[in-house]
Amino acid sequence: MIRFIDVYKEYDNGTKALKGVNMRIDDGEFVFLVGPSGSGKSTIIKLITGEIALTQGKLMVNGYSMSNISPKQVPLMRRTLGIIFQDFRLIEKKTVYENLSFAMRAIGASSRDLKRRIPYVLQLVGLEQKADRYPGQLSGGEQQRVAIARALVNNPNMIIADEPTGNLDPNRSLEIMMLLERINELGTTVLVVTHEKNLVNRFGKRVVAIEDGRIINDETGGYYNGEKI
Ligand SMILES: Nc1ncnc2c1ncn2[C@@H]1O[C@H](COP(=O)(O)OP(=O)(O)OP(=O)(O)O)[C@@H](O)[C@H]1O
Repeated sequence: MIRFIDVYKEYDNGTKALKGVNMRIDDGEFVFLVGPSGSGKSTIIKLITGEIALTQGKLMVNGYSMSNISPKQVPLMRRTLGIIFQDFRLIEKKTVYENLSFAMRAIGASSRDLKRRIPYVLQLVGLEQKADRYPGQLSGGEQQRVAIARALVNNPNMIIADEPTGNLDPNRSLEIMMLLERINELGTTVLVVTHEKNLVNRFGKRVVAIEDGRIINDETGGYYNGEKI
């Protein structure tokens, strides 16, 4: 569960990026976070992942209080999150299978765990036939599916996708969003930052809209730049 309670973020140069954000995302939800460039979306994501610290307020991330989390606890908190970026961020010199095994080894998984989990997630994202390919031998949509598999492989509580379809054409974008929807249906909480109005409006999910550091709308089945926002 994610809970922002009156969160303010001011960067070192004085930019007030968040001005009193209140938001709660319960386990099992699917949420789109939308808003214009510079409105504070990445700031929200970076606060959740612990990349930056908040200035004022309270933020709970899957049971961890981000205002007084100890350095030792940060890796444990991060394990509850799977993160996906616009530019995939795969290791080019490793195969699909190796990208996933590397992520699992990093948290101390055994060979037995790898053999059980990796085929399952590859099948979930529809890439079981491409385990031995290198990222450069895959299409953009396939690379993003590898990134999703990697985010899922350690069984996080929540997937955070920051503009996951920004580098993809509309059909591939729809496939990726449908895959995230399926992953959500299997029980993982999903938070998607996106500019893709057509996709957001097509899915009828909860839409949190942010503008100038404040949440201006939050409703299920909300529209992005439609009549409701
Ligand atoms: N490291 C930083 N130092 C100073 N100001 C920053 C920093 N990062 C972001 N900002 C500012 O904070 C505000 C919110 O930025 P943020 O990156 O959260 O927006 P965003 O909604 O993610 O935008 P985009 O859609 O363009 O990625 C902007 O005014 C931005 O210029």
